[in-house]
Amino acid sequence: MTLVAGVDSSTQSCKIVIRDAETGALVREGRAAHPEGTEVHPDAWWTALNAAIEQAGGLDDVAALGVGAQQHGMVCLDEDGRVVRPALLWNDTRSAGAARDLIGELGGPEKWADAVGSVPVASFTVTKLRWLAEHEPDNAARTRAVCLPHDWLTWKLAGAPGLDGLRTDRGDASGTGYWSPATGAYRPDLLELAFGRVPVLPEVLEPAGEAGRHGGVRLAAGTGDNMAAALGVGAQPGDVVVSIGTSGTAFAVAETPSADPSGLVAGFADATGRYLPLVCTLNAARVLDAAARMLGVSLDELGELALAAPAGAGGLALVPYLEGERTPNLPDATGSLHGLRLDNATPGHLARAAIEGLLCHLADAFDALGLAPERVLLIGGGARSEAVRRIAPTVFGRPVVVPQPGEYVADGAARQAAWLLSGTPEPPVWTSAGARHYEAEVTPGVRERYAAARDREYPPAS
Ligand SMILES: Nc1ncnc2c1ncn2[C@@H]1O[C@H](COP(=O)(O)OP(=O)(O)O)[C@@H](O)[C@H]1O
Ligand SMILES: O=C(CO)[C@@H](O)[C@H](O)COP(=O)(O)O
Repeated sequence: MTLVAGVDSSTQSCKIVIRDAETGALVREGRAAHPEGTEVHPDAWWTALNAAIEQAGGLDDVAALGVGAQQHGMVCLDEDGRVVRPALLWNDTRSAGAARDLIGELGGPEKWADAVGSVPVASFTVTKLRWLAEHEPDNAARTRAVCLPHDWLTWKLAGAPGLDGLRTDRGDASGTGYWSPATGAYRPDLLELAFGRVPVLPEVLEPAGEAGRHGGVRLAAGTGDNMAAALGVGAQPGDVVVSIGTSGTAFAVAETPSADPSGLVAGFADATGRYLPLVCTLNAARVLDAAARMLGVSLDELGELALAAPAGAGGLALVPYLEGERTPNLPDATGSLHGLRLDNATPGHLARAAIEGLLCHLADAFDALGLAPERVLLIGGGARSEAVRRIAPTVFGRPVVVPQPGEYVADGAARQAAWLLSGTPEPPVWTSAGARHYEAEVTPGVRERYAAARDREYPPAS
């Protein structure tokens, strides 16, 4: 049996799966936690990756490995390949002002959408580089190369072979704000604009390209976590995927590049040579963590409380902007609870309002894609909750399919590794079993009450 490994180095943890390259059958797995915070030293990811690999029984019998990781994080390296400062992650909002400045300096959001398929917000690497140049000029001056979390981990696995050994892929490159999915090329002019000069950048590999070797293990190109998830669930044009991880994302595989000047939809590339229009929220699964903490219950108990409460939470509406928000672009926003009365002031109503509020927020993201699929594929840590799965169709207004529970990002990275081995034009097909289907009537008034609460706090820009 030939084995492949897939890594998901996401915001909260590192997971690895080891699978049969031919059938996709799971053989072993491991995981380790990442530190809290929106600024993390990449060494912590390396430590977690090695712990996860050890827990999964090592890589001695593995033929190829792919790394999927959180998108956008800014990893700066000096001329000797040392990390200059802790990485600023996708959910660090300190570069929101830099994003506004850069949009103005290029001549408006349309110019950015035309140039790179996306209008930058604080998440995008290009805005973090501007922040670094302005606020930490010494660190900026020491920076010789800039790469992303998956690029850096792949490079470390390859033995850190010098700055010109850095590799990335189309998917992750498309989240930098200085690589164009439409042309497949870097935009050095945008780096000049943001950073004042062009540092060394990773070479962008083809989807089934090889990034190097880790001993006898061939290293796949790797990709961003959302692109890996799309590959992991086998998303095809026509499918819409909603992921409830630390971030909330709604995305679809597309045959042509997109460019949304409103900035709601990021026009990313995917991991198969296609495109991945995507809407991303800062707030998702951690809304469940926060609600459980407020109620002093476990995540399972939160779900039980919510399912026992009336649909619509007796008019209670929670707007879940707990970490600020990215879509809509409100980096300084806070969350809020509306419609509180004596009769709905119960743990069950609050649990239900938290789940419905989170799902209404994701439904807004989903709507922004402008697609009308027959069903939604629901994935990510939050989709492990039976309550989330059962309430989702009552908010989304369409059936929800939860693929066989698994580590979809790591699975996609493993499938990419199998693709590297097969050398076929398309990734190998792995049959997955056991998807669960959820259907339910829409709960009247939930989205309307949520929208009223949301707009009362943060009126939409006219
Ligand atoms: N059984 C569960 N019920 C509800 N939420 C869960 C459950 N298991 C995990 N989660 C949620 O999953 C989140 C982590 O999701 P994950 O997709 O692994 O995040 P990331 O990939 O961003 O690190 C946690 O914040 C937690 O709230
Ligand atoms: O910024 C984005 C997408 O643009 C996020 O989706 C990150 O890629 C982090 O993902 P998770 O850790 O939440 O999976």
